[in-house]
Amino acid sequence: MDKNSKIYIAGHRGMVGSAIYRKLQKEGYTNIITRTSAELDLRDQKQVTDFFAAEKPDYVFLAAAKVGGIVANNTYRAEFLYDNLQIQNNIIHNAHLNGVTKLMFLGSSCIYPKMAPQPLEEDYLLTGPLEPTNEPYAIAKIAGIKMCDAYRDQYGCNYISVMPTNLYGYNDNYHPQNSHVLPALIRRFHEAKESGAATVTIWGTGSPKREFLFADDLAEACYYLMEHYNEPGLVNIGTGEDIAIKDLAYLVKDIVGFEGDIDFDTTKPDGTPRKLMDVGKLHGYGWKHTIELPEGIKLAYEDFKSKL
Ligand SMILES: NC(=O)C1=CN([C@@H]2O[C@H](COP(=O)(O)OP(=O)(O)OC[C@H]3O[C@@H](n4cnc5c(N)ncnc54)[C@H](OP(=O)(O)O)[C@@H]3O)[C@@H](O)[C@H]2O)C=CC1
Ligand SMILES: C[C@H]1O[C@H](OP(=O)(O)OP(=O)(O)OC[C@H]2O[C@@H](n3cnc4c(=O)[nH]c(N)nc43)[C@H](O)[C@@H]2O)[C@@H](O)[C@@H](O)C1=O
Repeated sequence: MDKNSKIYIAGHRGMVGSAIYRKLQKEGYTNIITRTSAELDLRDQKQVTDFFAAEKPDYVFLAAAKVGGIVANNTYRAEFLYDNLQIQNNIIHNAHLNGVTKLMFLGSSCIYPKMAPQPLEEDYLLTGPLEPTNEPYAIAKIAGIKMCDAYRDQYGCNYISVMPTNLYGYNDNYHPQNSHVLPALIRRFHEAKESGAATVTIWGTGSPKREFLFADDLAEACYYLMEHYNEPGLVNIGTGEDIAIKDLAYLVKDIVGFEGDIDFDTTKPDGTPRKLMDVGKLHGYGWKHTIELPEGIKLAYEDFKSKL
């Protein structure tokens, strides 16, 4: 990418899109284009067709999506499938029609089979059944990977797919029901500390393991791969380290400074037992994360408090 290349960040107000925006600004890119969902509904084929024909971006980061935690995925199953297919179909197809030089599609670690061997290697895709709570979202993301590859095969488009692990960071979604686990725990422990509550309740058994990457690290990886990676298929982005949800809860409790007890609501789903990324391919390309989990949680907690 040249410093004056026209770069469209789809989803620039989201946690990931805003981190990519900050990274590009820091690197000196001057021609970044953005639209909010109110200005451009990416599910709408005509709006997206008109936008690409008018703007003709050189590069696209596709970080717009319907996103949420385990309960949101399981509750809004129709929207997680429909919105995500519409958004990515419209963007990828119109990128092709308008000669976009390179596009990055963001998937998720939930594309891998529920019981896949650990750590998750890229070639485990489509080797077994998916986790039911997020199957609609995962099916959309798998379609996105295949769409990038199909446009590469048939038309020679340089569209790449990256699969981030679970993310957290600045501009995260702190909705009590619909968010992912880390922002949910930050909020719940903070509110319990403020109110003097005796107990905080964690969803599920606490035994599932998850891997967490700070969104600014993800943005660094996306930028690095946009510059250096030009292959079909997918590349995992993660830290290569995971933690049990129970241990994560104790870590957040300590960072927030809540002094009460923790209990577990086992009526809530656990989801996939474990999804640890194999990051050998990413490291082989020369990129490694820098922000470790305790430091990242402290940064996210400060961001959360600054927006109260
Ligand atoms: N968060 C996570 O843990 C993970 C996220 N990912 C992937 O990273 C990407 C970004 O996720 P994240 O930043 O967390 O999500 P956010 O929910 O923070 O942001 C999503 C963005 O998408 C935009 N968007 C949603 N629907 C539409 C629409 N119909 N039209 C236009 N824009 C729309 C929103 O725009 P607006 O603000 O203008 O409404 C929003 O800024 C997604 O592809 C997600 O699947 C992958 C792995 C883990
Ligand atoms: C990124 C990823 O995000 C989603 O999958 P997930 O990894 O299961 O994400 P999660 O963050 O919501 O939960 C992680 C674990 O944590 C437990 N948990 C405890 N207490 C809370 C809690 O309070 N909130 C939430 N959300 N989870 C909690 C929860 O029960 C689960 O065992 C996908 O749908 C899919 O969209 C996707 O790609």
